[in-house]
Amino acid sequence: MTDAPDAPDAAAEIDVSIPHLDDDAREAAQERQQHLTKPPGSLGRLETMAADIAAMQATPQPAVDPAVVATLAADHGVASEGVSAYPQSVTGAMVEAVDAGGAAISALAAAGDIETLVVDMGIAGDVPDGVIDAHVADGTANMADGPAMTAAQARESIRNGQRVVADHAADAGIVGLGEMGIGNTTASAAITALLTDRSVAAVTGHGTGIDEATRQRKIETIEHAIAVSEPDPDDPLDVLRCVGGFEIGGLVGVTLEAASRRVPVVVDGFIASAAALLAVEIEPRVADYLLGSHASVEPGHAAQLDALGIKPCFDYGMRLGEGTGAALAIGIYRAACTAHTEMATFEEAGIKPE
Ligand SMILES: O=C(O)c1ccc[n+]([C@@H]2O[C@H](COP(=O)([O-])O)[C@@H](O)[C@H]2O)c1
Ligand SMILES: Cc1cc2nc[nH]c2cc1C
Repeated sequence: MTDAPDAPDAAAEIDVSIPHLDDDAREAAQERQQHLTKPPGSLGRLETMAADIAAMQATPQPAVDPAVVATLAADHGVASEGVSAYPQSVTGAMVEAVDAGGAAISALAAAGDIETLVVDMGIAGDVPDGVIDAHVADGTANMADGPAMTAAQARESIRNGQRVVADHAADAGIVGLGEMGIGNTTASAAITALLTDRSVAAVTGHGTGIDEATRQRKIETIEHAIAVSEPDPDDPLDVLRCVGGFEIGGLVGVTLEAASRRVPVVVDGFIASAAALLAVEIEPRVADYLLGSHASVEPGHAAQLDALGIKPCFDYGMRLGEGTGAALAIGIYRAACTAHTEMATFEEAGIKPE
């Protein structure tokens, strides 16, 4: 097979096989819940979460540990269009902060007993030693001038993300999607408009904190980029090639690989959800392994979650990325599994409910 840069092949090129959910494990989990020391259904969504994870993991005793959040970072050529409140150099600087343990995700992961993986998918500049190398190139090309990457790079980014899970999170009980990349809400809005059939304006927000005039320029930049490259909305690899990012492709790979290993995937905010949309386009069964975290401030997030068929656990007005929403949500999923496995049954507690 040749790597024709301008004509990516069908999504079938990505090697992935997703197991069916285990309905027997779900039923066994639901049966156990009927016997736990509580009125049936009284733990609400916590009960659904535990049963869902049981079906994903194919066990009536679901567990999230060891829990991992993977924060994938890359630079974006479109940052030169002035679409972010921050310069491109902040991507690399924040990766150093994550590596040094001083970022928000470092603190929230530590608070939640979660392992963090920091991954270079395409940072332009020096990268500290502790960062996992999955580098595709020194940032994408500016999507306003033409495709953000070649078809070969789109595939490479996905494969590198798959490898991150295979090499560093093969034993994970749950994986959270995190990212860092100045300009990546522009890429994510473009992907979201194409995959959810919404207008660019409807799914383009303020990202790191741009003003309304800059948001209008961001909208025009995305519309121009789509007109220039004409991505095929039915071909996720072509969408990634034309308007994506290397960390977004990497998160597609993380999602596909985790799901193929029956590892539940906790989606984070706007960028992680754009990656999840692409992963589901590549292999629809991936949707079975997705779990919600928070509701991002970004206006396109609701449309993404709707298309993915997942509900957020909470709405705290967050818009940071890094996997911070996923890290908080993992605590909820852990609590759901712990209640499910650790609570006594009525029989064990010597209580006769009837
Ligand atoms: O996760 C979100 O919903 C989210 C919303 C807005 C911004 N971000 C983060 O901010 C950066 C992208 O914002 P921008 O304005 O540079 O496109 C990137 O590093 C993301 O992690 C993340
Ligand atoms: C400081 C900073 C931290 C971030 N973390 C994720 N995206 C970010 C963007 C900025 C600007």
